[in-house]
Amino acid sequence: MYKVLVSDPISDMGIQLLYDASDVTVDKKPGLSEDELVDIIGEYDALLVRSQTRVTERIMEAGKKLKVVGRAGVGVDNIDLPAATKRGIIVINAPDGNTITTCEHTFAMMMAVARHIPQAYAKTVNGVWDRKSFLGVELRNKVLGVLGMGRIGSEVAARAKAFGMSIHAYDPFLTEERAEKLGVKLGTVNEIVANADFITVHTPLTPETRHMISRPQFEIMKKGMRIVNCARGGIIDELALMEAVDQGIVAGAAFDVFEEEPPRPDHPFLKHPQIIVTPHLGASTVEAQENVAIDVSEQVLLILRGQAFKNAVNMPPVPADVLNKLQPYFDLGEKLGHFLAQLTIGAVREIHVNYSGELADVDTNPLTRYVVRGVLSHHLGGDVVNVVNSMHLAKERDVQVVVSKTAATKGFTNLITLTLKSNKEERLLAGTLLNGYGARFVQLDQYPVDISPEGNLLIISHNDKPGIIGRVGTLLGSNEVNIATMQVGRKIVGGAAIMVLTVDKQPAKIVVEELAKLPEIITVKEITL
Ligand SMILES: NC(=O)C1=CN([C@@H]2O[C@H](COP(=O)(O)OP(=O)(O)OC[C@H]3O[C@@H](n4cnc5c(N)ncnc54)[C@H](O)[C@@H]3O)[C@@H](O)[C@H]2O)C=CC1
Ligand SMILES: O=C(O)CCC(=O)C(=O)O
Repeated sequence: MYKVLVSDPISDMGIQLLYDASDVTVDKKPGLSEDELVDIIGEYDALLVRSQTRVTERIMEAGKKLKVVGRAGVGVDNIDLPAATKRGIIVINAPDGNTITTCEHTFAMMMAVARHIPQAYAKTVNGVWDRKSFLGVELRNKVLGVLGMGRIGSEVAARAKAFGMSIHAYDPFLTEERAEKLGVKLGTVNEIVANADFITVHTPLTPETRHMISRPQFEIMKKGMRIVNCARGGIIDELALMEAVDQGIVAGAAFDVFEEEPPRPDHPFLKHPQIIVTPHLGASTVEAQENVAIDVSEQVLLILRGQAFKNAVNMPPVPADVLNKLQPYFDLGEKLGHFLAQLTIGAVREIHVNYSGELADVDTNPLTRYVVRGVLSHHLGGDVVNVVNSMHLAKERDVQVVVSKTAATKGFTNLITLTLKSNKEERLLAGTLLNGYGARFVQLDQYPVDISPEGNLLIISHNDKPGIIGRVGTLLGSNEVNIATMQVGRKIVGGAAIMVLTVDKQPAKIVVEELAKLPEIITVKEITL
């Protein structure tokens, strides 16, 4: 039974999927302190948060069973990603579910700041009928500067066009062609801030975007411009903004997010008549909260059940078409690694993976993570190594991972060839997916084989001499070990040979030792997949 802790207010409708799952129990405990979370997190397999819970290294350290942290929303700046990656904890978010909602909030803020709606409301409900103080401006024919043209920025730009605004935009990934398609004018940050009547920011908070709008930018702005931040506190320098408002450069500002949340009661924004604020409400609609909770619950379930998932933040994203092509190979890749690591003597120093046939043209990085996971999990443990941290753990241990691709497939439509180089030896194992038959290992070192990669296997290297098969069969049989399949491979008659047995149960250690003592047998290795 998997245990999921929900530590922020997350839509019940959205996490219904988790309540309904027979292999999951859900505890809702919003508002816990870091210490309280550290005390209880040890019993949970998954943690679901919004933006309030700060998922710190201490919490992850205490979360010995924690496999996944799910963020019901976009920004993961409340989660210590390097700490998660180091521990193999998958961090996922729900990037699509709140896009429209946050875009609409941005628009609401832009219109509210253009027409002084909160200030006018406050006076009116207090009995003051003041029609002089609140002269607004139209959006039509104004220049809107959009910094960050991802999901939300692009939606804001589309709506602003309908309002008759002209959009000037900057995003490091925005090409001339896409800008043209979206009907926006591409510019640098400084060009945009110098020309805009309104500016809205929609980037993540990164070292590069922190204070991307600060004193130098305010100094070149048009007098009387208006500015909106519904992305992350700190993208706009709050102190520099206050100065710009007081100097009359900024006529109005609308902030949903703050450098420190919640802001202190004496934060200057909270009292300023030209600044309107909301308490990080960008994503707060029924629809968005349901969407993100559903998205994140679906992914958490897949991860807990060991199935393929998307939206991992601490792994490179995999496009759906690539994922569809690779997914069938994940198990084969991991088993190749797990098998060969068990067979290889000594400390593995290099992992070489060659992809050929239909795999040669695909981005195989996600698959390599599975192969490396298979190799490392033999020594480090399957619960320690996962596809999030496998490459990180290999690097940390100075294990080199080398990937190559070739067209030649030795007659198979696809082939993964894994070579492990240790300080003692070099071993090779190749596997394929056979249409209709599933995964097969087809080459072990220099020997062609046909091994179904599952169960208990005995790999016996021996000299190709008459009577060996009989002696092995007799010894195993007399010890109640039933042989399910047996294969023998050799390169030349009378030379070195290999025998691969699938047995119904693991033989006792003593039986393996007896096998190794039989004449002409060189080594016996047990492998479990
Ligand atoms: N107020 C709220 O409740 C919410 C806030 N957000 C925040 O809104 C922001 C945008 O979210 P999405 O559009 O979903 O993310 P996104 O990832 O789709 O878009 C972000 C864009 O920013 C661009 N970018 C990165 N560095 C930049 C730079 N130096 N200059 C210009 N552009 C840069 C990226 O290339 C990307 O296209 C995020 O910070 C997110 O956390 C999102 C949802 C709700
Ligand atoms: O969960 C929330 O309400 C905050 C949403 C947010 O800031 C995000 O998704 O990045």
